[in-house]
Amino acid sequence: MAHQDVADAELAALLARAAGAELLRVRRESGLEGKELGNAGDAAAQEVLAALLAEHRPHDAVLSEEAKDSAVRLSADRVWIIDPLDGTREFSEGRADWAVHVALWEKGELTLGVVAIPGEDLVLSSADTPEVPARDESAPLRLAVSRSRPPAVTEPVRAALDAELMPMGSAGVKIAAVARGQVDAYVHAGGQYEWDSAAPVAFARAAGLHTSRIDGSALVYNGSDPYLPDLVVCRPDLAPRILAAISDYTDGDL
Ligand SMILES: Nc1ncnc2c1ncn2[C@@H]1O[C@H](COP(=O)(O)O)[C@@H](OP(=O)(O)O)[C@H]1O
Ligand SMILES: [Mg+2]
Repeated sequence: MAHQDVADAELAALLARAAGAELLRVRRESGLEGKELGNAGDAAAQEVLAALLAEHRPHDAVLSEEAKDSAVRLSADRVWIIDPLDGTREFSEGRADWAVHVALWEKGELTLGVVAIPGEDLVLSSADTPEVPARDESAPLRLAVSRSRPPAVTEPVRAALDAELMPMGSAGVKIAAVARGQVDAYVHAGGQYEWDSAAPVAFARAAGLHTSRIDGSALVYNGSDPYLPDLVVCRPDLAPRILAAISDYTDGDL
């Protein structure tokens, strides 16, 4: 069967769903625990995604957390940026806050992003974004933050917004939480890679959210070094306050 007739958005959702199902199966059936379970999940999800991409899009380049990088992607027009298991720690702890990320970058821009949250039986796509729910103005603002390694910049942003902290695993789950109206912002600094944010950022942008580096500059993908250490994703009206709080904290020294 020729597969080029499967549209990119349909394919990305199929990939994320398939990897998610495989991850749930590994967790149910492998008998592994802890780090071994996380490693088995990373490998199994990578295998599913790599096989489906090779079958359906053999001419596209791929940047994955779980595969050796290749300079081929730097001259390619189309690059799939994937994180087979974002939130490996939470996956291995039996929690639901982990995700599968599938993004497509074309000629300089993210054009598609799918985030599956298999523990909630959820697949979110930039090709089909529901409206961000309205905020309850009487409730405090909520700031999503890493459960395991919250960056130092969290506290000044929390203070500036007088926000509640909402610790959770996975960059994808945190960014999706902003789009789902579960939190109002996610701020991260100090280390991350393109695959941690590409798919959820594409989804967040399609939902009309603010996405940027913590100095307010654009998040750029398919760079020669995939290190992309910080980001802000928030309701657009909050962006000026959040970026000002970060700038005060860093004293413009990033
Ligand atoms: N300081 C750091 N350096 C490198 N990667 C980081 C990082 N902080 C968070 N990450 C990555 O960002 C993702 C979300 O982290 P967290 O849940 O702590 O917010 C995780 O991806 P993986 O699970 O794909 O490795 C984690 O490894
Ligand atoms: Mg990740």
